[in-house]
Amino acid sequence: MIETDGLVHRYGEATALDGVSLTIDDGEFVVIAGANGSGKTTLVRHWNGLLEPDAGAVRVNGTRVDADLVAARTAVGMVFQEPRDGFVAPTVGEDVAFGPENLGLSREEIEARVTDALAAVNLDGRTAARIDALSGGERERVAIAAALAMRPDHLVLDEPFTGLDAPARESVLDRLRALDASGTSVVVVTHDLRDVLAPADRLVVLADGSIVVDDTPANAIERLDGLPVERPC
Ligand SMILES: Nc1ncnc2c1ncn2[C@@H]1O[C@H](COP(=O)(O)OP(=O)(O)OP(=O)(O)O)[C@@H](O)[C@H]1O
Repeated sequence: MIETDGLVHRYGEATALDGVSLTIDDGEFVVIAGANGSGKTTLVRHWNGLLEPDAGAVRVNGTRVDADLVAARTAVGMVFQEPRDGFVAPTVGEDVAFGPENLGLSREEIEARVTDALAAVNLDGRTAARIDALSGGERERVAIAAALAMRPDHLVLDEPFTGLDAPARESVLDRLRALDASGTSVVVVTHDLRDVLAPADRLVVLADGSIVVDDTPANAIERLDGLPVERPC
């Protein structure tokens, strides 16, 4: 479970999150939407301790993030918006293997996870490819595979569909649905609500650092008029 309680975040004088309370239950699929600058990325960056609250608290699986950063980062897998420059190795296979290697898993288990994660993003057999030779969309898929290979309790993806073509998008969505069905919580931050609402349990909309809608997709859709969120077509 990810619990966000009265979270305030300021950048200098500007308030990016103004007392946000939101709980993501185990196994939930939650979509977070909102206009540019509404605070979506700031919110999710708190979930694995990349930012410190000015007020309020964040707990992951019952433990405050600031009390155990390693536990939070193991439990919450994050995939950030393109461009991603956080690749840790020159090739696809090495990059995706890096996280599982740090968990001290057996070579067999690491290879199985890398193979499985790359298949999930339609990059089967590309382990030897150099990351600096990939397209933006392929890099995004490597980033998603690296997060999948960690098998986190909660997977958070910030604008994961940017740069993905239709087959890659469909493949990633299929995988997210399967993960969710297997008990992993999935949180997708996106401007693009196409397809992603079907598997979602909830749609949360942020505006100016506050939650303005938090409801089932069917109910939330009725309340999007006048909000800076595009309706799915
Ligand atoms: N590092 C920073 N320094 C100063 N202000 C920042 C910083 N990061 C974000 N902000 C500001 O905080 C507010 C919230 O930004 P945030 O990136 O969380 O919004 P967002 O909803 O994710 O936007 P987008 O959809 O454009 O990614 C915005 O006004 C933004 O300009």
